Amino acid sequence: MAALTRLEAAGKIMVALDKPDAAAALAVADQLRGSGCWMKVGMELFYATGPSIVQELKARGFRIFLDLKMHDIPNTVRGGARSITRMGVDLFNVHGAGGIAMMKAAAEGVKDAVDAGEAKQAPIVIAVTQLTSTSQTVLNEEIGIAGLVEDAVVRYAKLAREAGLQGVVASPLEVAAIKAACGTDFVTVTPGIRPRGADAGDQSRITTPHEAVMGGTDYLVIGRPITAALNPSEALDNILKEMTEQ
Ligand SMILES: O=c1ccn([C@@H]2O[C@H](COP(=O)(O)O)[C@@H](O)[C@H]2O)c(=O)[nH]1
Repeated sequence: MAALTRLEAAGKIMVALDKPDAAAALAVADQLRGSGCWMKVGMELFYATGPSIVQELKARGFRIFLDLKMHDIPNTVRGGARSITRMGVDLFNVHGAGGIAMMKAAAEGVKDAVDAGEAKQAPIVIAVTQLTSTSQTVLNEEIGIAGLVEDAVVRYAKLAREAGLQGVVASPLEVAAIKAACGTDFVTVTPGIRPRGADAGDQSRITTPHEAVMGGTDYLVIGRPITAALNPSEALDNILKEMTEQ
């Protein structure tokens, strides 16, 4: 595999802005402005600010992954997807555990918004598989799902593809199996990234940025290793170095 350029590597990073309010989030975003990376808005930030944070980040030139992991009956998810599409995000997710009808409803909600002229672009829609904080032991002994984590993840990925979604959230450890089952164009968005020597924290299925790139992931979701660093811009630089080395 040819080495990534710095710009290509930056375009693969989605910075998880898990902050309690807009001021804290924008303080980090402003330090990363112009880098080419995406911003991921999750529950903590979105529930505090509402859609205005999406507009603030878009105005700064970032592409946005809205990570709200919708999981509800199909009719509710369809309406939610339509509202999210109106916000102009680039990518959002639903939970794969909602099944094919729910995931199809998300795709229909996007189409509703685009057909009604409420949005200029159709965002990419992906499904969450098994959270990267879930270990093999927790899956088997606590949640009560038998078999390998990788098999459960691939099963969700196949359901998502059947429902017409464009990809999944999974650990970088499962990317090869997902691509083998669903095709190389099926998008993989992977949290569970820890630079060399960083604390895993509550994540279980992790790799370094270099390993994730070598494993063929499309996007690396990285939060605390950047956002909790004293200098987020320097932390991003170090990660880009890891990603671009052969
Ligand atoms: O399976 C999943 C799905 C989503 N996430 C989210 O990614 C980031 C990871 O942040 P770190 O600080 O790098 O651990 C966070 O926003 C999660 O909500 C995930 O980790 N795993």
